[in-house]
Amino acid sequence: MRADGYSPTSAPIGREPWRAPVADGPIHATVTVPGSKSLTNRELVLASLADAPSRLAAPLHSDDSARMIDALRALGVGIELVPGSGAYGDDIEVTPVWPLRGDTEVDCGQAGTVMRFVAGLGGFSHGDVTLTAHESALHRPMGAMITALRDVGVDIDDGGRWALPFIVRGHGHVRGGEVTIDASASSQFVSGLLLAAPRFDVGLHLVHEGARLPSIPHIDMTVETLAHRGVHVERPAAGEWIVPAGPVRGKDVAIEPDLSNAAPFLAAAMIAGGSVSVPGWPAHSTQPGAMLTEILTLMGARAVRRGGSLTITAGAGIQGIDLDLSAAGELVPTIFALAAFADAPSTLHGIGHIRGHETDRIAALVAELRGLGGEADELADGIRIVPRPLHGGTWHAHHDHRMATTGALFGLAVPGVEVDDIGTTAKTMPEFPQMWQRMLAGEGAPGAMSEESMRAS
Ligand SMILES: O=C(O)C1=C[C@@H](OP(=O)(O)O)[C@@H](O)[C@H](O)C1
Ligand SMILES: C=C(OP(=O)(O)O)C(=O)O
Repeated sequence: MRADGYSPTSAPIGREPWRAPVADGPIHATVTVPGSKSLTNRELVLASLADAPSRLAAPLHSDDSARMIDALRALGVGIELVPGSGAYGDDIEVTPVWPLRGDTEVDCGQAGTVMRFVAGLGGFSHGDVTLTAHESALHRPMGAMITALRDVGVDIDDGGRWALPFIVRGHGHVRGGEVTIDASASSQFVSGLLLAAPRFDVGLHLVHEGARLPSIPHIDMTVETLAHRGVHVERPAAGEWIVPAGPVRGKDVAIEPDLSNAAPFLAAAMIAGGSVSVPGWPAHSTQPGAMLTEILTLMGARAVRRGGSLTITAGAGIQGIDLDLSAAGELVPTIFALAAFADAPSTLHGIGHIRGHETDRIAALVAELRGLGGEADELADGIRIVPRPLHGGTWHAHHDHRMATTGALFGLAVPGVEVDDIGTTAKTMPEFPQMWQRMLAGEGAPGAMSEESMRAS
């Protein structure tokens, strides 16, 4: 452990250079995407706080979900992988425990959901819970979350840093009550508090006061997953939530495919031509990726949902767009790539908070596009993109899975693009390089491939 308390227990993210394949013609493929990161990690947390065991069907298996599973196991929760029918590996059975175990260390890796959702749970344990993260994630905002957790009675020793790593000194319960938070930096502060709130002694009355509230669909997702387990969150006004203390029900749940991870595949059809279908596209979803049908249509594609699949078909060209993406910051890297191939300049705004994601995504996207000869400018809360002819070069992933998949999109139409580290996609989609190759080969869904054959391919 270093003098500041940081112990780098996460495996270093290795450099895995990858020559992005060029599309040699229109794509026609069906791509089955793995389970939603956001739903998997919420359901893991809620199942751990529940009054009975739960089973998660078709969950995500990636670095972010592995970090969550490890964190909850470290707190004493029983988590087993059991054979399931999902295309991407086992189901998960969760057996809750109460009180949670302390005197342990949790490595959040790069996962925002782990650092923001698990910090409060440490308060339910008897003993110290040390939260660390991968070196590349120590910059991620935690200050307002630490303040709010202290306000509801969680004892945190952060050495005055207002950031990871820190120690939660668990006393077996958390008081709860009224608290105001500025969640401008991340909606996950709100979600983390709401998820833990039913187990607070007196529940929670949370008010957001700040310049903006990003990623509102993700907060709606939190409220919906709580409701499904019998916890009804009142919303008296925008930016205000009341959670009663009470039981969280054990439930079997099916995890939706990750619609944000579907984004680069759907966008590929618009850049290379042709059409890409994603099966299992929900009719209703709180995932921000649900906005893709509208956004991609605005940019010139045809979107059809039939038989549970969404099909995106390229139009005559890609249209430039002026878009507020505050609700769907996760989609920015993909929409940025589309905008670079559009027929007119685009502006993406309302996204200042994505400077605090895996990397400063506004700065990284602008720098990498310029590296390929393109034109883009950083705005205070967004990006302006001016389409230009591009040339090959190294696309740096900046430790960021969505930067890596964006490099792959550029490579479809620009020969000689090399992504410096495709391994970063392991954060939410370890199968990405194989899935991309199969899409380009025009293959259908991976169907019932076993986890072993996915890994071997
Ligand atoms: O709650 C969640 O599952 C998430 C919320 C969003 O975070 P921010 O509000 O920090 O953007 C999103 O970007 C992240 O990928 C997942
Ligand atoms: C911002 C993201 O991740 P996290 O859940 O770590 O915040 C993301 O996946 O785009």
